Amino acid sequence: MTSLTKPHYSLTNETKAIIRHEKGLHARVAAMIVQKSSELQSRHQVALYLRHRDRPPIPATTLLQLIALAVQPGDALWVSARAPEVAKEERIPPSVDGRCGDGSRGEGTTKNAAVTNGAGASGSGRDRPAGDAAPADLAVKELVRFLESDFAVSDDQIQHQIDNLLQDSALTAGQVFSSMADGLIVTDAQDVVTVFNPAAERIMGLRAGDVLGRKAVDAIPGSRMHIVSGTGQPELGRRQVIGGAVILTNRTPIVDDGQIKGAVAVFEDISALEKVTHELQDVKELKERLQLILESVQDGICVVDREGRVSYVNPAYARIVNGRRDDLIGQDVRVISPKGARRQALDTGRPVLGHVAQKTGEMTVVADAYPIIVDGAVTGVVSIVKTLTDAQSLAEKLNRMAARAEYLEAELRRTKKSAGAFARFIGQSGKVRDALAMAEKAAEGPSTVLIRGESGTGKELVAEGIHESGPRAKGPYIRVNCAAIPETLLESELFGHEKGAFTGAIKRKLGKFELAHRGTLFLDEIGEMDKGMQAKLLRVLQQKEVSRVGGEETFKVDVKIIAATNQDLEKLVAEGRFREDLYYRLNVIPILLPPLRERREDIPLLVEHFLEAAGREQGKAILGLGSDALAALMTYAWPGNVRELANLIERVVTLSDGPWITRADLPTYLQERGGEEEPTATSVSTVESALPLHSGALTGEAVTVAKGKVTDGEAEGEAIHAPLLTWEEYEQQIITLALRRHGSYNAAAKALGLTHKTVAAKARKFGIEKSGGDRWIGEKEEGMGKSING
Ligand SMILES: Nc1ncnc2c1ncn2[C@@H]1O[C@H](COP(=O)(O)OP(=O)(O)OP(=O)(O)O)[C@@H](O)[C@H]1O
Repeated sequence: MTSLTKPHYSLTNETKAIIRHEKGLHARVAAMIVQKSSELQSRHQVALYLRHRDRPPIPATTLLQLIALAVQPGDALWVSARAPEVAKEERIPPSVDGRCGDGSRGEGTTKNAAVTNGAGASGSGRDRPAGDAAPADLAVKELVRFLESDFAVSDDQIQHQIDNLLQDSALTAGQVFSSMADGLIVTDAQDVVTVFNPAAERIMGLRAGDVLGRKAVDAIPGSRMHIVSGTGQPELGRRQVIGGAVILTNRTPIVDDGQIKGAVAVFEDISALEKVTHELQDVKELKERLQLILESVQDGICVVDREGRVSYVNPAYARIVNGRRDDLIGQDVRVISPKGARRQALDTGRPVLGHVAQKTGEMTVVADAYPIIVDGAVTGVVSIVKTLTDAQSLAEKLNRMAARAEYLEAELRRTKKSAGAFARFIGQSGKVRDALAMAEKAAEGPSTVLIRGESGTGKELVAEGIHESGPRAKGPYIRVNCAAIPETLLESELFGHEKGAFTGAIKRKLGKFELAHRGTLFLDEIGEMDKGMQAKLLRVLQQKEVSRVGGEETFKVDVKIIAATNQDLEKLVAEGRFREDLYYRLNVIPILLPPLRERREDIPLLVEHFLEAAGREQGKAILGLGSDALAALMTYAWPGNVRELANLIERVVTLSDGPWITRADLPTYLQERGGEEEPTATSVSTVESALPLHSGALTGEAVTVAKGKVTDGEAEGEAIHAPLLTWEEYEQQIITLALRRHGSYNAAAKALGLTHKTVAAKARKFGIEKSGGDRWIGEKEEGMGKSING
């Protein structure tokens, strides 16, 4: 570098010295130069410098730096000196080993210098007699001469000084190694460890005593010193994991006189750095994510620092207050909004919620301001701002929805009511009639009802009927399945909870009792409730008031309780699994729904009902069920009761291709039961061979027929005991069926073996007429349909 050959600092002209010593500047020679330079500096009151090649000049009294120059025989060293003024101002630089050119180790020569230079010798030449060389030049010249000498030491005293220098230097080096924060390992040409400093011990978890004197490759796990000293190639910035530590190492060969003398490794533990780097990365990602969220939310967000200056606003905030983000940031809320929510939160350290403020352009906003508290001190505020118009439009939307829900609820009640509250419960058997009569009575009063019956017998249907047909029909009907809700949640489900009542209770929740106020609460599967809850329920039933979990307030509730179970409650009471007092409290009006196998006569009605429903739902024109199929259904035990039957019919309708459901359409376990005869088009369509089991057989398109020829004794018995219609009723059904199937008086008459006139006369008599499309309707059909539904 050219700048180095012409240094910018004020030095005397450099003078070249060629090193002739056969070993160049090895340690002893370097020490002699330091000793000589010290003596010259002291004598001439100058600072001496040496430069090797294009490196910067170094003080001539620094032993380690001098050795590090690795000056070879024949190399040039450039010698220069700094003028005394400069030397005075900047002080003569001390040597690395703390030695200054003060002559402390060279009294004789110092004395000599005083004699040579005289008092106050000055490089400026101000007081020097004309013709005298400047002290700096003298010092340079003398040092050049010395550098070009053979460095023979004849003087014992000088030899002694050199030894001291070397000794001091070795001590200094040892001190430096020990106090280094980085690990240091030095090996010789045989890979034997010669230096292993305390930092290396700490980082590697090895003791110097166990490593020094041994081959590095054996003593240090993962050592590569032998490779570096073998190849002579440095390895710089290598990352290595040793034990749990991540280490960054520079390994360099030690080369002297072209020969590799070993290797040196300097390394640092960067585990903490890596950890911090990863954490920083995580924080960066988190920041990005939060930034994205903040930038995309619709609510305005404004952050204020501890001084009350706006430090961040999101785009929504800028939009809401109709300002530019750059203009808003830096504003002082104490000035622009001295009574605002942000200022209040900043001053008081408490959140300010629902603060309404007028912004520019007549915009009204609602703000929530939360103080940011760090270590008990308010360090800023976050405020969340919504326009009132947003809140208003939400409220309006809510009102509209509520009105709509109210309207739909009323409509639903009206439609349900018009069909009769228990109209959806199909069945005419004596047991069903008894149960429904009891249910109708139960609906009138406030008493608790307990509905019993196997699963799928329609308990919920009856509960709905009770609610809908009673005075509470306009109130809410709330169902709770006590078995489906974990015990731990049932209490808060029934009675509600306050915010923070337990972990996860992030907001207040109303309980089902409160929701059912002035209506009905249907507690399904009551037998599954655990005893702790039974006690709490009993208390509510007795006191008619509830309090939310975690709350102190109690509320009066006016709720009609309908409980249901398929369990043997008496047995549970006897076993101590159900509280007797609760049992009596619930069992005020008991209603027992019989299993389907105990009311088989209802099966055809139910089949017709479900066929019709499934056909309608699936858009299939299902005409009916073959007698053999029905026979199979009549003899089956129906462990799942009506639910099982409903599901079966739905499935069969889904899978069947034709308009008639035959035994072949049934699942195998049912095909093997009932009528033996495979149904044919004739067997199901020949009216004379079919025995309608109920008066509604022709009310829909679904015609349920069972052949008299039923092989299963039970089914046959059922068919025989089914209610008979009057002859006229049969006649009406036959004429209707024939007209529906054949479409005209002529064709129907032909099929029935009657005259056109007779069929037309009978149709007139029974009021059977074409109602639209090809459908024939008898005037008594509606009435007959009703009789099915009780
Ligand atoms: N008599 C019936 N008429 C019409 N549908 C019925 C009748 N009985 C039950 N169902 C129907 O059967 C299904 C089961 O009825 P529901 O849920 O009322 O029975 P459940 O006795 O309450 O049963 P679970 O004890 O399993 O809760 C429902 O789809 C219901 O509409």
